[in-house]
Amino acid sequence: MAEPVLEVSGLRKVFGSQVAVDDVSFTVAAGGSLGVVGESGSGKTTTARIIVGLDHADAGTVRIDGRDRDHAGRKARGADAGRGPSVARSARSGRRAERLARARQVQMVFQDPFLSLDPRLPIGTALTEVLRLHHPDGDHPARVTELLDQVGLGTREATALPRGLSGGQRQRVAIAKALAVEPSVLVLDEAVAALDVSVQAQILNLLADLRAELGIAYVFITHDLGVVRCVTDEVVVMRRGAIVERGATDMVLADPSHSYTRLLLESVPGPGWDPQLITAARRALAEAEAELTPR
Ligand SMILES: Nc1ncnc2c1ncn2[C@@H]1O[C@H](COP(=O)(O)OP(=O)(O)OP(=O)(O)O)[C@@H](O)[C@H]1O
Repeated sequence: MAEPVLEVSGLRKVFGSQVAVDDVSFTVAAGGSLGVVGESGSGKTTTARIIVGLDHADAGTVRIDGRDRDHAGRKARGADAGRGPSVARSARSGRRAERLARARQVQMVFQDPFLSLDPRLPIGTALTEVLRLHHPDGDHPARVTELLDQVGLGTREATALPRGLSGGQRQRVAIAKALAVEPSVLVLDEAVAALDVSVQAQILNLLADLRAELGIAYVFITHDLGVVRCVTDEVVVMRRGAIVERGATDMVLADPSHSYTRLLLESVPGPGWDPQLITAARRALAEAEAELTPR
């Protein structure tokens, strides 16, 4: 078994009276792929945001490449409190270095690629900016060509603005931007949910190829067990902030032990399903879920 590249332990996050994440722990092996599934509101995105540092946990730890994700930041902030301006300046540059170091550990791809793309920047320029920030000494034009090639894009796309690309192409660019940083872990939050089914399949194939080629580890946040089946080795199922089931993806999907996972599985559309049936199945799932919930 490969060393874990990501170790999430005892994460907890509360918003007001809502426990969004409740004692969540899992590991992802180097080059591994973990699916985090659950219906809307089960705490998936909050878990992802804590892993990438967009949110802080109330309790628990995230270790990437054996390093505690929050430790350096907390230590710097605590030690610098109430000191003079030069210490504050050096603390700021320390925090910047820390942010860059974190970015090189983990990157995130969102459902809506517009969030990570500047509408005014041609794609090639956007990629060059990332390279200048994270890898200032490299051969940037060659690397931009290589990155575009890795995600199945070419010179036409390099000069295009984000609005000149299709949804699938924009998501390829978002993936290229994340890869440009060369992170150990890529967190993908509903990264194919907004795409047509055929484009979804292309992006999932691309992600599978990139993992094999680069050895990057994935955390796939999704409500869609079909996606999990395609691109993950292991899966955790979240419900109401907590993990209710975990295991090898094929085992969990073939023989789920928790009633909630069985409900999720029943809502996965198969061949020949039409959108109305899918909507009806989702409604039935919500009703069944409400029945499972203790009053
Ligand atoms: N910033 C916030 N302020 C208040 N409550 C929040 C905030 N973020 C999340 N929550 C609540 O925490 C719970 C978990 O939300 P989260 O977005 O993590 O779930 P999710 O499984 O990712 O759902 P979805 O698939 O709809 O994004 C929900 O009840 C949500 O309303």
